[in-house]
Amino acid sequence: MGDPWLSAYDAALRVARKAGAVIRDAGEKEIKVCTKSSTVDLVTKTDERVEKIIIGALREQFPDHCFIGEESVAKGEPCNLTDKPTWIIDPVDGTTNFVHGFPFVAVSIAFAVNKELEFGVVYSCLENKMYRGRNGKGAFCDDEKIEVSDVKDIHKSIIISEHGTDRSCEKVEKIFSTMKKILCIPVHGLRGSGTAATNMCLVACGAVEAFFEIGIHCWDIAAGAVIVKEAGGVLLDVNGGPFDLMSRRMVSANNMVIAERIIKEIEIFPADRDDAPIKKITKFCKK
Ligand SMILES: O=P(O)(O)OC(CO)CO
Ligand SMILES: [Mg+2]
Repeated sequence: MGDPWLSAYDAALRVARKAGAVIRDAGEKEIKVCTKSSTVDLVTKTDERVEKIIIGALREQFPDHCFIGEESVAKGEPCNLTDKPTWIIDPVDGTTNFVHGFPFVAVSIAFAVNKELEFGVVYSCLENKMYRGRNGKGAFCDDEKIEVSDVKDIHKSIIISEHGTDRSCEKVEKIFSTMKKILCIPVHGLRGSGTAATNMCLVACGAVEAFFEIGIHCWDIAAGAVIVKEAGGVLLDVNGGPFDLMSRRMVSANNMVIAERIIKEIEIFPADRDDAPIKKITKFCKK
């Protein structure tokens, strides 16, 4: 059998570029901001519009496929990964960056069959960089093949983590305690681009050694997971077990040595799974 998902992959690249152009254009206008799960979990009309554009285009071409999209799930649609061909979409990864004009915003589109990720596309639309990876076929940024860094000494690493949108003090304390322990190893530096999808691409192209986070969602990391793996990297749970896309916990790293060293320092806190029973999120918009 030829290449069963090539047309889907081509469609993902096309629609990611189109979505990125819409985001760039919208960023030049006044942005109306609403909030979702917390007062720092931002959403704009652009997030919703871009998701409609992406899902609309893909559904027209692939009417039998399933879709998990950040904004559709926020409106109460299910977030269950089944064996059916399923698209996992974050229309604007880095909405806070988008709102503030901080220059890292990505369109993230992944595709899974039988619960296995087949490909991932991350379009860092303000930088105009197209990251992509296909199962067994390598990872690329634009036309260049990318590979993770070969650093094994944690003291020579840069590590990324983020703060998330749940600001309960207990969680923030654990996040900062983990960051402090990692800084004090010491590592060369801690960074964060404000988009999980871009952070994973930074691991994939060797700019940093690892990115970990608790509280991210499947749409933030699904495409990046394929890209990291195809660039030679590893994906694990924050407890060192196997990576679980729906668990909202992830360590992505250039190799097991770095991943396991980081895992030693991570203070784990609970996060509801993405496939837990549906909780409709109430959107708040200032009048
Ligand atoms: O901007 P978004 O899609 O909410 O995603 C954030 C994670 O919460 C950055 O990855
Ligand atoms: Mg996101």
